[in-house]
Amino acid sequence: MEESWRILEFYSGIGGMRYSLMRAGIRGVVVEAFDINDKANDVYEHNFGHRPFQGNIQTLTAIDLDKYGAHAWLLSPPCQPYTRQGLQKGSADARAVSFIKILELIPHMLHPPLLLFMENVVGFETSNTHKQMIKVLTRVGFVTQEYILSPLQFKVPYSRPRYFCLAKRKPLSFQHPSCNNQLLRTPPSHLTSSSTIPKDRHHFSDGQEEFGISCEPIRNFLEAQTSYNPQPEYAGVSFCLKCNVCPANCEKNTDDALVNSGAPQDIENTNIRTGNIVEEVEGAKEDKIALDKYAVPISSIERWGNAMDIVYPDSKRCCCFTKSYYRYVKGTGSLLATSESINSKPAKKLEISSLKELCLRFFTPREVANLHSFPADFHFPPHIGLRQQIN
Ligand SMILES: C[S@@+](CC[C@H](N)C(=O)[O-])C[C@H]1O[C@@H](n2cnc3c(N)ncnc32)[C@H](O)[C@@H]1O
Repeated sequence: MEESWRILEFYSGIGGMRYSLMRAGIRGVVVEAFDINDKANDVYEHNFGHRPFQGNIQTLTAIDLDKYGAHAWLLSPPCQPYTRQGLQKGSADARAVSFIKILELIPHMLHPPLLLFMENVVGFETSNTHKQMIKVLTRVGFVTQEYILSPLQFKVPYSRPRYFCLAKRKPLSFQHPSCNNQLLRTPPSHLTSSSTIPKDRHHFSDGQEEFGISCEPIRNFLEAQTSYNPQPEYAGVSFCLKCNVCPANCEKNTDDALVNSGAPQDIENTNIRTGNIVEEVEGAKEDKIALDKYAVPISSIERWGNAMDIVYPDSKRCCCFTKSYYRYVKGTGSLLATSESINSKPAKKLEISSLKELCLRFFTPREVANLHSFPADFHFPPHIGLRQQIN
């Protein structure tokens, strides 16, 4: 029998990288995961039955890592140093230090990894940390292939472009060496040969994802029946009411939006439209009530109306969810129209009174997880609250 890859998962969070590994059908075993955050580790343990090593990755030594005899490393270091909303301090940001430190251990290891897979936000590729990463990897004999890809290119109606770096240590090589040392914006060819992704529809350039890509509708990612029942033929696209086109600038928060959203302080157990505490009920009514809990407050609609990004069950795209989702409505992620009274994107901006009739709600954590392609058997443990789930 062929040997399984032994894998280390750095910055394991709630296990997204491990799920990707499983989805990719890689024969590998995660021999250890590392994360400093106890709540993230609770979620990871709940789903995988193994608690990651809880500590600062920066304190690991080459001797520590050699003990695992790992062939491959998965890394998703903190994104804040490189995000558009952040100060973009890159490697000057303390949160960037552990990543470079861990790469710098490689030449000191007796059993250095053969493969690396790293993920980060768009913006990383122009950072100092990226420069340092490439320098270290080249020095220790790795070849790299880099990508900026979005779920939209894989038929998932979610606009969330991300940077990915694949690295192999020589004498290993990539199947297509012509892509070495390049930043590509199309999926690797073995994925694009799939009949599910039209060849002319997956290109992504200059940060603008192509419209009209053949994504599945958002409705396929919703967890319960909404009262909105779309026509099967309807093929609307989501839109940003702020600029009417862009998915990207909806990710921008303004301080104003954060301060004035009008959302209540705590929606863990509160109907955020009425402010009433939601009672637990059994049976059929449960879904309805559970979804009521996610209703967008009328005060937020009145305050932020056309600045909210509204999507419909048949929309083919929605905006990236940020950790301020559920607290603020502007620039934190898309809101779902669940009313039966409108089933297509209106030609012009809606009046506040019409917006109120859309029965807007937030996406539930399960739906957010679905859009991130987490599997159906992924769950949060009961003590992890709504805000921690979106974090
Ligand atoms: C971008 S998130 C990782 C997301 C992850 N792929 C997932 O699916 O949840 C970064 C993670 O790194 C962890 N982290 C940040 N700095 C760390 C450090 N110095 N040592 C250990 N963990 C760290 C954070 O707690 C966070 O869970």
